[in-house]
Amino acid sequence: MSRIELAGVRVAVPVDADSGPREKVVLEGIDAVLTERRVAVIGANGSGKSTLLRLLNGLVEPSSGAVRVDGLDASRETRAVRQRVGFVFTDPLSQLVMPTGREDVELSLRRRHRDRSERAAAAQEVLARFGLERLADQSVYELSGGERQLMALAAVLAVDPAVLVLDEPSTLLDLRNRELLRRTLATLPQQVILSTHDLELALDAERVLVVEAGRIAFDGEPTEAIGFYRNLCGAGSEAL
Ligand SMILES: Nc1ncnc2c1ncn2[C@@H]1O[C@H](COP(=O)(O)OP(=O)(O)OP(=O)(O)O)[C@@H](O)[C@H]1O
Repeated sequence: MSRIELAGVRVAVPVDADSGPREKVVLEGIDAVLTERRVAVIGANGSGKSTLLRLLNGLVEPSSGAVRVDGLDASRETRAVRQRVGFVFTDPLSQLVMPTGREDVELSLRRRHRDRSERAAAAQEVLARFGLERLADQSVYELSGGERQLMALAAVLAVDPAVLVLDEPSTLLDLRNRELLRRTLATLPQQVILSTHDLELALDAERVLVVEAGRIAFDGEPTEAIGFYRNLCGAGSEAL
């Protein structure tokens, strides 16, 4: 597994304000070393989960502190870090830039396979692995939200990153596709770090971070983390 280290991380963003503070603190005091195979990040809307994940491949830079992936600085050695860390966005249309899923998977593979026919064969193999061949030549705009999300996941996995970061991957999925996603994640050899409001998905993790108001409020075993989060939300700790 990779060693992902967040050391003294603070993220503050400028805000337009004539009076009052000119920056908003999104994350503060983030210290964690992630080496587990499955890590989930849970927390309320706006608590800072997406920002935390975006730090991991340099999509967001810390205002202070550092993020390192296997010793590589995510802000300064972004290219090398992005080769290790694949990122799947919540909204697949932020990611799928080509007209069809097949072209998108081929685009992901352009560095790995310079030869066109080799690239096409590799793309076909990836699409088949995810049961997406049937949808591969349709416009991405004609796919359902869930189908698009699976296509975006396939396009990222095509290049076999060591670490897969997923920002709320099950949001658009129906029950069947959510189960397909859970099974897919369970069998992937990659280290997986995901944010989710789906507490069942969080239960599959080995370690769960609960983010509250920009800080890691709890870090530990899934059942305890979910109990902590439920108490935080005032929901008690009844069954899921
Ligand atoms: N670039 C930015 N400029 C201004 N505010 C930002 C920026 N990035 C994040 N924020 C704010 O920081 C807070 C945390 O955002 P983030 O998207 O990380 O939350 P989240 O926990 O992923 O939320 P959700 O569960 O709703 O997706 C929010 O209040 C958000 O509006």
